[in-house]
Amino acid sequence: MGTPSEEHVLLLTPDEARRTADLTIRAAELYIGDDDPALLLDLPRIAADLPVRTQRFLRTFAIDEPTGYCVVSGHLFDQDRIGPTPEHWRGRPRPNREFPEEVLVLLYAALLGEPFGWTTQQDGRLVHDIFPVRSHENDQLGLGSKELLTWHTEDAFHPYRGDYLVLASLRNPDKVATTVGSYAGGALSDDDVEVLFEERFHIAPDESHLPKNNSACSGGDAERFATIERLIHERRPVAALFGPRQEPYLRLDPYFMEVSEDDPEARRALDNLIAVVDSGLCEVALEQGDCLVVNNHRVVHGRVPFTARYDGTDRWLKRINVTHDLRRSRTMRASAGSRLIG
Ligand SMILES: O=C(O)CCC(=O)C(=O)O
Ligand SMILES: [Fe+2]
Repeated sequence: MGTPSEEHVLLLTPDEARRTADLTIRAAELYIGDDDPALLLDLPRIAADLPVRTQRFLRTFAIDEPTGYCVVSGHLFDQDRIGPTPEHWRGRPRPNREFPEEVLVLLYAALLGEPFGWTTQQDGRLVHDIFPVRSHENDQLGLGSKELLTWHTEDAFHPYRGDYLVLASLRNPDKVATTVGSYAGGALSDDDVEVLFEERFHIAPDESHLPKNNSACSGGDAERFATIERLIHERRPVAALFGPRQEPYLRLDPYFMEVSEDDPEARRALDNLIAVVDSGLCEVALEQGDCLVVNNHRVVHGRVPFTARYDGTDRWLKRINVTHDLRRSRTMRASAGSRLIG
């Protein structure tokens, strides 16, 4: 890990780590994959068998917001079992060899809220793979590597973006850092804050939601991406800050944000906010078995550039989105029980 302070980190004791690993391996034997409805139904019941310290740490993180991110460190698993880092997320078997680690992120998600996914991301998979993919080397995507992945609120463009993001590190041999940034109230003028609370900012969908980054299009796909298309065309302005004035929540993705040319005041306020976040950006290099949990309103995150290996030993993370309230997105999900938005 990089340099997060103690209140951000829960280091599992050897006993807690062993119990957690046993629990995930046993659960993985009972279900057929990360999107097995029976597994999703049972998550809270299984999570009740996680160590009490883990349960309290993550529940406190979610409810009291003591910090904008935290790390549960020390998950144990067999590198030989999970095998080499794959070349692509597409066409992977279900369940896969690292299903216990997918169960782990789902259990942590269940302590924070409800896991969900996007029909428009990684072909609607619930737990995402994050590793370098050669054809995306230069892209602003989790699958990129050569370019800095500019810090962002996850899915900032979307009204139903997640409340949390869980990133579990399966391996990270070169200690490639995830970046985390925040805005502590008081660093900006009252005038800037006022402007940033107003709906004067456009945020375009990031490329992971576009058809070109999902599997080949078929007839039904037009519908799958229609909502994203609509959000692009409507270009409805949104606020960059919201919630409590003294400690505002963030909705930011500078790479995909635009301010209209005749609104220099909004441009200046946004630039000032970006500079403040930049100045406090910290690096968290996740080690194997570290699980980073991001409060998607309190902090932004990104990733430093790195040189991919493409030899099966590359950095490999598992990612899941979590919401406090599935019902809010009901009109964009096929059924009440569906976990996929879009
Ligand atoms: O690779 C990372 O550390 C973070 C990538 C990212 O932004 C994401 O997965 O949402
Ligand atoms: Fe992200």
